[in-house]
Amino acid sequence: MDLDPFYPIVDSSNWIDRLVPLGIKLVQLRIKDASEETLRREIATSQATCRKYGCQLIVNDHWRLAVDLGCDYVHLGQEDLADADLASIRRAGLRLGVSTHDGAELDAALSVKPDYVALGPVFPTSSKTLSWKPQGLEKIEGWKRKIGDLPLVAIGGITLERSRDVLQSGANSVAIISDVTKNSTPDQRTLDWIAETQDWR
Ligand SMILES: Cc1ncc(COP(=O)(O)OP(=O)(O)O)c(N)n1
Ligand SMILES: Cc1ncsc1CCOP(=O)(O)O
Ligand SMILES: [Mg+2]
Repeated sequence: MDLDPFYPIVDSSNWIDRLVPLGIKLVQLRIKDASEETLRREIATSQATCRKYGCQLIVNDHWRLAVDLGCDYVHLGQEDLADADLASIRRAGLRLGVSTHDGAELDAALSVKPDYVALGPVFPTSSKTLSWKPQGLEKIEGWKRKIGDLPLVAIGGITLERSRDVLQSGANSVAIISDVTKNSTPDQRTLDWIAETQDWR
């Protein structure tokens, strides 16, 4: 299944309830530092909303809960991958997206047969502290040449105004946090993103 070209990442089911009805078809729930009880409730609520609106939900990090709650997609970074039980993830029928930053990480990601590979940060970002320098648009082109038909997600510092360049460089989907959630009008910004990425849908 193809990934939608617009891939917003949010940190609560409240955001999902607010933005998904606007027409988002792919969203990541990325919650850090919450109790298991809260996580369980947040994932289940997000799942219900996404099902209702035909939106693909991807759960960041919390693969055990994703398995338990019958989710169908998780995103794992390289450290998450090292701790994860891939056999149980696959047994549960979960699809898997994996973060990459350099060639060694890309090899590690490809070895687990992911459903997409993410590359970042494309541009400077203030949403996550990273030791990696911005990768630039050329790296997207190179990654796409290496992975062929496997979907490529670009992330990090991407704005609506930069989205066309990112997609034209070979990304299949653009993952963003702050360009929507820190915008003064997140709902309108979401609608603008959906319109701007229409040619890639
Ligand atoms: C689409 C996408 N790409 C990269 C990440 C980052 O994952 P990770 O490196 O595990 O860092 P955290 O997001 O868990 O802090 C992502 N979440 N989504
Ligand atoms: C989670 C993550 N992983 C790499 S960059 C990033 C943050 C992206 O956020 P923003 O779109 O605000 O730069
Ligand atoms: Mg992670």
